[in-house]
Amino acid sequence: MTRGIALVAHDRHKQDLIEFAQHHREVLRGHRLYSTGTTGRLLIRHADLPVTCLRSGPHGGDHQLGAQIVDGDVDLLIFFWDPLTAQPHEPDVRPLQRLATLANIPMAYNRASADYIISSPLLAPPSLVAL
Ligand SMILES: O=C(CO)COP(=O)(O)O
Repeated sequence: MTRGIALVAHDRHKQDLIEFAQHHREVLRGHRLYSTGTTGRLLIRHADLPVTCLRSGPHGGDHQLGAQIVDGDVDLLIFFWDPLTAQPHEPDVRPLQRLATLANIPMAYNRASADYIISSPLLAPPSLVAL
């Protein structure tokens, strides 16, 4: 079943997300992918993934993703946020995390969690699921 997956990273963790996306490219390609603007463009260029790019996070992209979660279009949030750097758009980041929690969708805020979740049989492409 195709899912909506949001992929987002703050600047210091964009490289981590690119490496995650490259590693799990085949699984990710089987789903609808959404990203905030800068993250999405990097994933298209460096992981060759068909990502729908929203606005940049500090310019409303986090809110757009939050709305998609509310609408049921996004089923999984992978968000490598940066706990060591103050973000000027912190007031935008919190609602995204809050709405994802409220909607009870899986969330991965670091690489280890993302690796666990993306390995779920629920996300495997049909060709990889044993019949
Ligand atoms: O800041 C972000 C999420 O809060 C990410 O936004 P960008 O992908 O546009 O850098």
